[in-house]
Amino acid sequence: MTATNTTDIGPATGEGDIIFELRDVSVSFEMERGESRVLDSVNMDIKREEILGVVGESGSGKSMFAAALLDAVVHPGVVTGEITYYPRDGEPVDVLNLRDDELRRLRWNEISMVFQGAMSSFNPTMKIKDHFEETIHAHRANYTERMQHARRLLSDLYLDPDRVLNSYPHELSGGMKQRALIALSLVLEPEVLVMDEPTAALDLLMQRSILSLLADLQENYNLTVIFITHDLPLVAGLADRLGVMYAFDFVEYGPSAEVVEDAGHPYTRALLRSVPSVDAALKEMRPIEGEAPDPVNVPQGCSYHPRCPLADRRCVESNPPFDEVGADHAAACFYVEQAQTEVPYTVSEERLAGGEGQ
Ligand SMILES: Nc1ncnc2c1ncn2[C@@H]1O[C@H](COP(=O)(O)OP(=O)(O)OP(=O)(O)O)[C@@H](O)[C@H]1O
Repeated sequence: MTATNTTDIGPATGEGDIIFELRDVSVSFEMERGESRVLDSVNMDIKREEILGVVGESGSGKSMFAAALLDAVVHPGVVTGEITYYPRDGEPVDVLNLRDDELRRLRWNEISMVFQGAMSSFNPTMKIKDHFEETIHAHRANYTERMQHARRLLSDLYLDPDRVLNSYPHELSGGMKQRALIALSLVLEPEVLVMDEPTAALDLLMQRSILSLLADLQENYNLTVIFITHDLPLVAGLADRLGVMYAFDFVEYGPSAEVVEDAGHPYTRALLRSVPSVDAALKEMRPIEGEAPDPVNVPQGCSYHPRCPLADRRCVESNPPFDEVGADHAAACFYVEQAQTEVPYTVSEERLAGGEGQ
């Protein structure tokens, strides 16, 4: 297990308004093979009204991070640490110590989630309208007001409200269903929208158009968006900031364009080099060698050291703290400058443009 990384990740003190504060947040499962720590002492501040992209390879802990935010980790997973949610008005909320009814209220009303594979979560025997009604009733919200809002959201998402509300899920295309689901998740006007791989099942064009609609929604409704994906280039054009996860913790964060242009962690650089892009030569692409760590057996020291071209004895022995790469940009590596000069990758315009204009 890696040593606890106590360096905070987030904006410099006093800058921006924090909506979520995570301190030493871990998730563990007791397995026959031993304790499986699938989120490992995460420290993170999320800014109000930002779009935060959380990226990393499959199995790096992204979904656990999302689930932990709402204390929604599946049984028998245990979440520890401190998660504080700061509503726009009112007292800070200690998320991990809420009663069930308080937690239910927080979900949907304040923080809404669209999970992986959520499109199939529409009940096939219910019209889309019934799903909205069910949610509105379950939260005892004003029916007329909320349905008006639902129609507004559906129009914002370029859907015909009458047609969609009166359809069964199977009567809608994948892209329409996904947009209807986003509208449903926003019907109670939450402050925060957490999306875990929401577009993975859609084709590239549809993914990009949904991302651009999300950007509009964020602006129109002053949302804080946490967008989780393994597809770094996809989210880079949408997100204000990126947080890169490796082995169940963040290893780099910073403004999106800066992370993509000038990544400070060898893992982020490898990740950038491993993804396809339209105008980067195919021969420049390299899969990341080695295997992602097993949560029961995370390497000592820097968890990336077995795969890192720069690793030396120091990296094997101790866990590097965050080192500043730029303003509000840091990487947990002893050798940031060396990584920037010796671990190559090319950044194409396409990557930087991300979802824009596609
Ligand atoms: N119910 C569970 N019990 C035990 N371990 C689990 C459980 N669910 C997930 N894990 C483990 O937690 C680790 C992190 O998984 P997580 O789903 O957060 O990764 P991810 O980065 O979201 O990956 P992906 O992009 O593939 O969804 C993985 O090693 C996974 O095997």
